[in-house]
Amino acid sequence: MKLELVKCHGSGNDFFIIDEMSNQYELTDEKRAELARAFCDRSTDLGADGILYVLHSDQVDARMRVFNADGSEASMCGNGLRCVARYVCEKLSIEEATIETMKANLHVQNQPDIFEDIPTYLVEISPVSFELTDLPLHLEQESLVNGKIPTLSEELEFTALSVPNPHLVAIVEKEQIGSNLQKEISEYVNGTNELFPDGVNVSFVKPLKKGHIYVRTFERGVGFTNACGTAMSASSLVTCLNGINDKETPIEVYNNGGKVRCVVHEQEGKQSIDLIGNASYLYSCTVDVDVENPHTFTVQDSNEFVDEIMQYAKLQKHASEFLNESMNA
Ligand SMILES: N[C@@H](CCC[C@H](N)C(=O)O)C(=O)O
Repeated sequence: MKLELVKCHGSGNDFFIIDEMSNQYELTDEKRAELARAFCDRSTDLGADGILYVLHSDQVDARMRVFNADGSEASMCGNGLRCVARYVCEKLSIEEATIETMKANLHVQNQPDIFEDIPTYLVEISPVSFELTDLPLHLEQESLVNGKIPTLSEELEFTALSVPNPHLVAIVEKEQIGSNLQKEISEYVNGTNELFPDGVNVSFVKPLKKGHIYVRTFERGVGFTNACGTAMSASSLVTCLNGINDKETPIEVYNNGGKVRCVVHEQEGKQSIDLIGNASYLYSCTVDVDVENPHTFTVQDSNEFVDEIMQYAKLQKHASEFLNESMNA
């Protein structure tokens, strides 16, 4: 069978979009998971952090399903939703839309460019919960805000929250960013363990200056990625809870793939986050794949988005210069 792919990224967190809204591919969930494992494999001609399936929605403009590189399905993906937002808005010639995701219908909107000539979208990150049963995290308490988990670390304080995919966030010093600690903790909580039976996305956050943070994330189902949109949103919220940043005020979030902007909202005790950043295309192609054995495929008619790639490199340079200066200040 032939599948049309668009390779896209949000802050270097890269995905394939497969449009099941306009094409009758008739994929089963088993096939979607197998395609994710096959196409995301970086030792092939493709390679990515996940696949974003765009489907018809009975309720709103479109539906997004996210499959991680290991074939597991995630309830949400912030960087991916920005790419799907662009794809759907351009396809329907609209400026804003509502996208159905596993746990919520979310508002998305085209925005002024975050950096010169960078297609930019705002996506709603919601619902937020601090209840441990929502992650799940098995501890004898209802929530964990700046609390210790001695099995993981004697020193670090963690906050656990779902947005609605599960996140474990620690505010750390510069030395801890570069250490092996995050890898060890992340591999433990994403292996067979009694704390997080479904695994968790693990973020280390380094405040840079007021309104500016750096976030590095080990993603469930993937490993370290350049950036994770839901993690940057969850981390921004955690810095507001700690008085490091302010709600209703933009927070510039630097990552290994660039930067985004987050605005934390709270209304009637309920939090949500606006995640604003690039929705960039890298190339489109056709993949001829044997669906019975998806690891056998050939990539055809590949077309690069050369101007977008060049423009994004400028944003990346700007972000990494700022990050280097701030880390060494
Ligand atoms: N990179 C994504 C999150 C993708 C899902 C995550 N790995 C999970 O399993 O929860 C983002 O930008 O939010």
